[in-house]
Amino acid sequence: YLEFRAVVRSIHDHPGFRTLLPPYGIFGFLFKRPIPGITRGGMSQWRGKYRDFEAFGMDIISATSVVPTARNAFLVADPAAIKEITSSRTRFPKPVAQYRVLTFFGANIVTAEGDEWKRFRKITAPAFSERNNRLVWDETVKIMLDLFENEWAGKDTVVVDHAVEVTLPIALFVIGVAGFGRRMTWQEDSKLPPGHQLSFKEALHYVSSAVFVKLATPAWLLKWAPTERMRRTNLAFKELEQYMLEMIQARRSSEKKEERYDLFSNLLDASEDESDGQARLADEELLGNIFIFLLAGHETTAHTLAFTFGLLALYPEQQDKLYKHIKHVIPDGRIPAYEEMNSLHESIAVFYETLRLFPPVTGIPKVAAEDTTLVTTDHGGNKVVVPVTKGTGISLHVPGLHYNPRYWDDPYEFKPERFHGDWPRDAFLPFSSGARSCLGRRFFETEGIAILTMLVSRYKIEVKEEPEFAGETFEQRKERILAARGGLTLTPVRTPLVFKRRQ
Ligand code: HEM
Repeated sequence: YLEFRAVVRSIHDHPGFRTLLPPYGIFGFLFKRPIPGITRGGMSQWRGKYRDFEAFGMDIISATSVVPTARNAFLVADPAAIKEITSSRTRFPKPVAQYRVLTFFGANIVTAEGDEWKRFRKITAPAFSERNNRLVWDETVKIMLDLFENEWAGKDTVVVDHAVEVTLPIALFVIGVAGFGRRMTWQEDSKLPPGHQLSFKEALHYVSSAVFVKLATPAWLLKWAPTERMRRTNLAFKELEQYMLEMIQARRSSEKKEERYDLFSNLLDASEDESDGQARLADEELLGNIFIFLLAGHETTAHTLAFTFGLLALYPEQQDKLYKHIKHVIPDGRIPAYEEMNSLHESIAVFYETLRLFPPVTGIPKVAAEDTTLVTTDHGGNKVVVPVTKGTGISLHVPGLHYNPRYWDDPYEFKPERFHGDWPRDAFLPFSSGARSCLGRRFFETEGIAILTMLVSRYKIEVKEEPEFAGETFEQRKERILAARGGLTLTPVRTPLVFKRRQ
């Protein structure tokens, strides 16, 4: 108790939560709902959105917990403070220990800090080039045509129980080919390559949904695998590693050394560049970075697309507006060209509004590397200086920022038009910002616009009607279709949709 009082005093009793348990790790898993004084509950940032800041009267609040040791953290939804934090990487680095869950295959750009991160960023950033964007566009168009002409051939109506059934393979095929030169098609992917028990798609998907099982289970227990879940987890990790090693092997032994613009080529070149007697990327780092590109490159994208389709189905007038705009830019129904991407600004507005409402990464962690202060104003307009001691955790509270009514009118409403003209850029953080911001932002925007343009110009998206939900109100329907849960990134629970071919 004395320790707890001391840490609260060290932040001058800054307004905020005081709980026995922190809301993350095993505690977030065990306690999903808040219990006053005990826990804020798992996914608290997503559930609370801006409401917690409203309740405590300012946009930086504290969260002090007692177990396992008394410690403070700050939740930040103030754009100016966020800008200060994200632009001072040495003062507010990443707390790397929290990223252990992503290091199974080796250190990588997302989990590293300091000089190691600089080296990874220097090697990987040039891969996200204009040439790579063009490749992303062209390959995405091909994947969508393959979907329409083969998988959905002859069907005027396609019904899916969950939008992710469609968006996950699309996102995976795009990262497969534009990231790793590995072309997959809807048909081929159902055949297993020799020596494998899972398809590449299954292995990657299963690994991304089971990283927490892997983290929480000792290696010997996973190997022994007394439950089906453990058996599959163990198998998926082994299979994915085998797939990645095969990809490296195939590219290294390939006779044809052609000029390639996929992300993998850069990583591979870096692992082979021994001009100074030392490879810039060690083999384990190569695997670690391949894994993180595969993961970062498909999960966020697949989930964002699913929420986008759900929103467009719920708001047919917005879908109509988007359709008309696409038809205006590409009137003759031909395949859109990469050069036209910037004219498709209605599509980007739809994505940004989806990302504002459903940010895949709801909390971006940082840590104070020194004793310092942050400044905010309370809701009465008074300046508040927040003392931040060395080692204090900081969470950039993305839903708090995205639903902050000071910057967004009607924050709960789906209004893509708010992204036309001037909009509050500092109050929009789905890709983080500063030196550690998302390297794949343009990659995502390119594939996303190509997918949305191709799909909406040919199909109308509707909510699947199910008899058990016949009497629900619009609000209930919206809550059901857009329900989200935790995971590595914010995950749609079930988005049942119908795609109807336009005449
Ligand atoms: C909707 C799509 C996406 C969203 C919302 C998103 C969001 C983010 C966020 C919030 C971060 C910072 C994470 C942190 O600080 O821990 C990040 C980092 C990163 N993202 Fe993305 N991402 C998306 C798509 C992609 C794609 C498609 C790729 C690759 C093809 C990618 C590659 C990366 C990489 C490599 C980093 C680490 C950058 C660094 O630390 O230097 N992301 N992303």
